Amino acid sequence: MPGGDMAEPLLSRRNMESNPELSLPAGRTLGILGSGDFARSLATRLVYSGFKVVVGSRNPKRCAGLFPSAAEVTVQADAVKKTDVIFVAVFREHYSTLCDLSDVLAGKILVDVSNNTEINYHKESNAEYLASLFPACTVVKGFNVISAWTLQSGPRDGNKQVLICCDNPEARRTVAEIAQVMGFTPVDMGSLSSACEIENIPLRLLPAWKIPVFLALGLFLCFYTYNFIRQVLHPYIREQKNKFYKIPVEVVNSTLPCVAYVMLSLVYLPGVLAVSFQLYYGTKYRRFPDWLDQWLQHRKQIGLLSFFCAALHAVYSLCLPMRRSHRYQIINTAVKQVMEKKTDAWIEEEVWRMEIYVSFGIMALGLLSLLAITSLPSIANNLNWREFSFIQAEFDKAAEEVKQLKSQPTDEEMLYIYSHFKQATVGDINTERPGFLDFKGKAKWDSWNALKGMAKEDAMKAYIAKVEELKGKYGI
Ligand SMILES: NC(=O)C1=CN([C@@H]2O[C@H](COP(=O)(O)OP(=O)(O)OC[C@H]3O[C@@H](n4cnc5c(N)ncnc54)[C@H](OP(=O)(O)O)[C@@H]3O)[C@@H](O)[C@H]2O)C=CC1
Ligand SMILES: [Fe+3]
Repeated sequence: MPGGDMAEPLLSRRNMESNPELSLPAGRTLGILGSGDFARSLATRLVYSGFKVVVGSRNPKRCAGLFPSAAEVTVQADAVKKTDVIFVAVFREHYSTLCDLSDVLAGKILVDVSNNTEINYHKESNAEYLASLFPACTVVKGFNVISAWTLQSGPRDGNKQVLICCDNPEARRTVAEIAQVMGFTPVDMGSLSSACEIENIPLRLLPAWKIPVFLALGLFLCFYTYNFIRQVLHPYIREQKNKFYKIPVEVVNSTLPCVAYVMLSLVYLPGVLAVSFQLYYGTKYRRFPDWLDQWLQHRKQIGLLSFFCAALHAVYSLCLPMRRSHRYQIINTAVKQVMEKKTDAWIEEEVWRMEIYVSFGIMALGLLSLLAITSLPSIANNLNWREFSFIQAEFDKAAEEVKQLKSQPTDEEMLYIYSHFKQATVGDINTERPGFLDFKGKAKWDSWNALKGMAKEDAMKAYIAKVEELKGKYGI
């Protein structure tokens, strides 16, 4: 079939020309060991991305029906023979059962996708353990931060970053390319010694909420105790009045806004402290104290919890008139009024006070929901990555502007670009001042380096050179 034969190379040549980096893995055969949830989702995604997939199972007959028909399901040894890159979708505890395959695995790339159940549970990372079991293989850590669910539904709906590390740069690049073809964003994390850090990431996702939740609970407890003493205990001791019915609703309802207000102020306070800190030391290249750093990092969660408390307060307030106690109180007041022969209980001042109070309450909740909603996508995505891509976007803009620079820029143009440059903090990266490292942390530094290395290095160099030249020229 000459036509068919012609089509193949033409297609791949076109691929090569448009993006030489990506052409390599497409159509390549990849292996998966294991037939569990992760293996199935991975196989599906790989098939969709144009790879040939061969799955190695201890019992291929039993599980063949669970994989997409395009994937070949066979015994482990047979699968391993057919490919050079093998995903090990097996738990760490079962790695040793793969040792029989050592000979066939020799010289191949093993991708360790495993996670642990506890932070630093084992002395060495799973990937390093796998590498020690198979010294003749190249072990790459990756894909563990992606859940089987994300793999199945595609990178659209979830976290797009795939953190990759390996001692062999060539193997690291191969796996990064595979991730890229699958639609993920590979992040180069350097040597295999970073595997431990990568394996801890999925376990650390929730703890970002730990401090804010404890803070909210602590505040709630304090304010609840105060309100309980004020609204229940005090009237009981002083006037023998039984107000214990207030415990489940009213005391909670007056506690919630207190927590919400304090939490909201805690969102904005660290920003002010950070600025004061920078002003005091006269530089932004100084590390914030740990407590302030932690506080700054938890602002989003604190803000969302503040919104949660405010929303609960709104619901509680709406339900106040539904209660029997409220009905009895109204009836009692009416009866008292009748006894006193009063026909009109309308107090203009009270009416206005309540109208304004409710109106402000609604507006405050509206504003708070706006803040909460605008921060929502960063919960689904990875916050750090968003921060990073913000810098990235700023840099792209700046680089674009450099391209458009005329040979003789006006003072205004030059100053505008320079200020833009400063905002994007790209300068910190170039000059290797400690500020960027301290402020953004090691992981982000690494991912920045990786991306910079991949695509932007030349553009960045050109940009920095240009700005340096302009700064010299205009004496800034
Ligand atoms: N599920 C998820 O969302 C994620 C999982 N991971 C990681 O992927 C790996 C696999 O997870 P998952 O697919 O959920 O787990 P499963 O329990 O669903 O699958 C594990 C598979 O391991 C294979 N296996 C090979 N040798 C053994 C053995 N000696 N004893 C038992 N099973 C063996 C089995 O396949 P067979 O019987 O065909 O040989 C089994 O299907 C784990 O390391 C996990 O940490 C990482 C990120 C997310
Ligand atoms: Fe209120």
